[in-house]
Amino acid sequence: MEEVNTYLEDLKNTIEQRDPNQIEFKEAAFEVLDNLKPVLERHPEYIKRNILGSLIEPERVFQFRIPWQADDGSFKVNRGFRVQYNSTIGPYKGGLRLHPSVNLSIVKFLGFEQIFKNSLTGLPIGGGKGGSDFNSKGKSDSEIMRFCQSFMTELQKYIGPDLDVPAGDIGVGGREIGFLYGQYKRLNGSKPGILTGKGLDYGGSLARTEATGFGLIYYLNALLNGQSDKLAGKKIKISGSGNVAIYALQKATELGAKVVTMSDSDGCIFDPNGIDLDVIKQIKEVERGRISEYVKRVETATYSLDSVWDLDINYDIALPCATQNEINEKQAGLMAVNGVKYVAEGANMPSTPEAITTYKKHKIIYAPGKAANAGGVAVSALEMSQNSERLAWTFEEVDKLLKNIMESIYAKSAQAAKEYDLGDDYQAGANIAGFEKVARAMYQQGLV
Ligand SMILES: NC(=O)C1=CN([C@@H]2O[C@H](COP(=O)(O)OP(=O)(O)OC[C@H]3O[C@@H](n4cnc5c(N)ncnc54)[C@H](OP(=O)(O)O)[C@@H]3O)[C@@H](O)[C@H]2O)C=CC1
Ligand SMILES: O=C(O)CCC(=O)C(=O)O
Repeated sequence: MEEVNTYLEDLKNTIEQRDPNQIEFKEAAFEVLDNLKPVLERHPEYIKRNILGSLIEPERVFQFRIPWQADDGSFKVNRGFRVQYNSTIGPYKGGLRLHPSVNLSIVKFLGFEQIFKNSLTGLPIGGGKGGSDFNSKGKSDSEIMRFCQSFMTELQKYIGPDLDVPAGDIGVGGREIGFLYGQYKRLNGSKPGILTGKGLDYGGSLARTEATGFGLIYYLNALLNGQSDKLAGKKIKISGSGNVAIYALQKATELGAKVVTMSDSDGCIFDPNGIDLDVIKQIKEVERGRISEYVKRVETATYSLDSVWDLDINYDIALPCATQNEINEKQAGLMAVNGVKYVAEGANMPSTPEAITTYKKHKIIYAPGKAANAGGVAVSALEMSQNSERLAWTFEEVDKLLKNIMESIYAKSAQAAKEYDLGDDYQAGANIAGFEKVARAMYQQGLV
């Protein structure tokens, strides 16, 4: 017991000394370290072999410059990253994020979380992540293309179908993946397995676009069943209005729930009748417009500049689907007052540590992103399988596998929580279940 505490404190001190300013990475790493205490008590061999010392340090980090030219002829330079975090159970796998906030801390936190998420899917994929501080807002398609071409000109040196397979994340959807793939192909020839989230005409998988949002709702459904509860009739708040949020809205609505909010980085909408999926898809996917447009088209809706999490209305389920640390302690407290019973994260690490403590204090059941949003990467791994066998599976086949994977992630997290006597702590359950597979594999592979 004392040995475990000392080991964990030493690891935290190492992180503090090496990366004192990496706020997001420290948040992600400390959460996992705290949750793994009971596992280390049962497995002193992991301490002896210093498995966690290896796990917290990325295997490899690339940082590079991305020069590109704007439409007005000016020359721009952005910063690019790829963190190859852990390849113990398979090639590095994880998205690319384009957002002005991207820095090494954010890419490392995302890559670290990806190790456990990818392990939970049960598929042979390791953890990685990348991105750039490029701001897509207001850029023309030609500017996006030139940026993506320059990004891939450097990134292609480090990736490969059996080495590292990037995909989308914030700011990277079908358009960007197309430009990235096109540039990869010009430099290296056709190799569909190099990226996932590709268009259906050149090696993409059906259901990848829907996968993270649908998967979130499949996980939520399994969680509710486990509580002898059901989704039909529930009132839901969603934040964000991007890929994850839109397909969570679609599946939740199909299963009889009512989603009453969505947002973007400018503000949020509240529609007591339930958000209209077709209107949202038209604004966000076709026009690439702002969420405020919605109230011009739907009479019952209102728009405000607040965060979704500050709207004081009664509801049952919170699905944060925008970005990290979007819910603070006060907003989590408001959830308790508003009668929320469940929080399931579509985004990566959207709840601050204080918010999570508040959920637990008020017995709000909490499903962490690394379990609840694993559907996207799971279908990415299925896209890799289809590329390898030169086949394209039907939507129904992929969707069925996705549902099974999400139900198994819930079951594994619940089983780990039960095994370690942690009640409904699905956060610790997910961290433990994700870790155990990677730790066993690292142990078997010797000094890593
Ligand atoms: N796409 C995927 O397959 C997966 C994504 N995720 C996670 O889900 C989350 C959303 O990703 P995704 O839907 O793909 O991204 P998108 O770029 O499609 O959408 C992001 C949405 O979140 C909003 N948003 C982003 N950053 C901020 C911010 N700093 N403050 C307020 N709103 C913000 C955006 O608003 P605006 O347009 O104004 O910027 C937009 O509505 C991220 O945490 C991502 O890591 C997790 C697993 C897989
Ligand atoms: O599909 C993928 O490879 C990655 C998805 C992703 O970035 C994530 O799970 O956060």
